[in-house]
Amino acid sequence: MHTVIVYESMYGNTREIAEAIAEGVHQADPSASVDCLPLTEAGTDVTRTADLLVVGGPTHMRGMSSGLSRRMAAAAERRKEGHEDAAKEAQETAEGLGLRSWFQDLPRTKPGTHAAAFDTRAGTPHAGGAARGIANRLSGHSYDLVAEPEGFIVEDSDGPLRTGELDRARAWGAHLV
Ligand SMILES: Cc1cc2nc3c(=O)[nH]c(=O)nc-3n(C[C@H](O)[C@H](O)[C@H](O)COP(=O)(O)O)c2cc1C
Repeated sequence: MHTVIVYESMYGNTREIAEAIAEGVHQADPSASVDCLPLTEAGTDVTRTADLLVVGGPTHMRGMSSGLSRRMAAAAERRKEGHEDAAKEAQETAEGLGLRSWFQDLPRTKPGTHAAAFDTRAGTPHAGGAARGIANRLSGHSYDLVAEPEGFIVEDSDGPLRTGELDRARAWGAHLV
């Protein structure tokens, strides 16, 4: 059983959730191999050997990020004092590919490959989520969704995650396998 987790993250919160999901998968199936990769390092060929593909990203403007929203996120970080390192990381992510482009390059999968989608989000009423759009794209590439799209809550745009969300992500990961 090989699991590949691919995530996009401007400020590190989605990365933390992705890593917790990886831990959950590993706890549920210690013999499983798990790769947890940022989008910037995950060519779409990493998915070819996956029995389970998990994809996640931050919610921007009620859905998946765009080039514009990533530039806005990087600019917001630059305006904060003492956030120079985080601003540099956000700028690099903003200049790279987003999930929308990554999905355009993703080949259709072989029948029976499992998948799941998640996002991080503010969690306020009507704030939307990216996970539904990610799930739709996975289905469009012939993946079999094994869970409802899931959102994990941040306290503020650049975090931190709400208390308990890492435990919830571990449990969610464990139930995917
Ligand atoms: C430009 C921008 C737009 C955002 N729009 C939304 C939104 O519509 N709904 C929401 O719940 N959160 C929104 N957020 C908050 C993000 O979801 C939050 O920054 C993200 O979960 C943090 O994940 P990351 O640290 O992995 O980037 C937005 C953040 C940015 C920077």
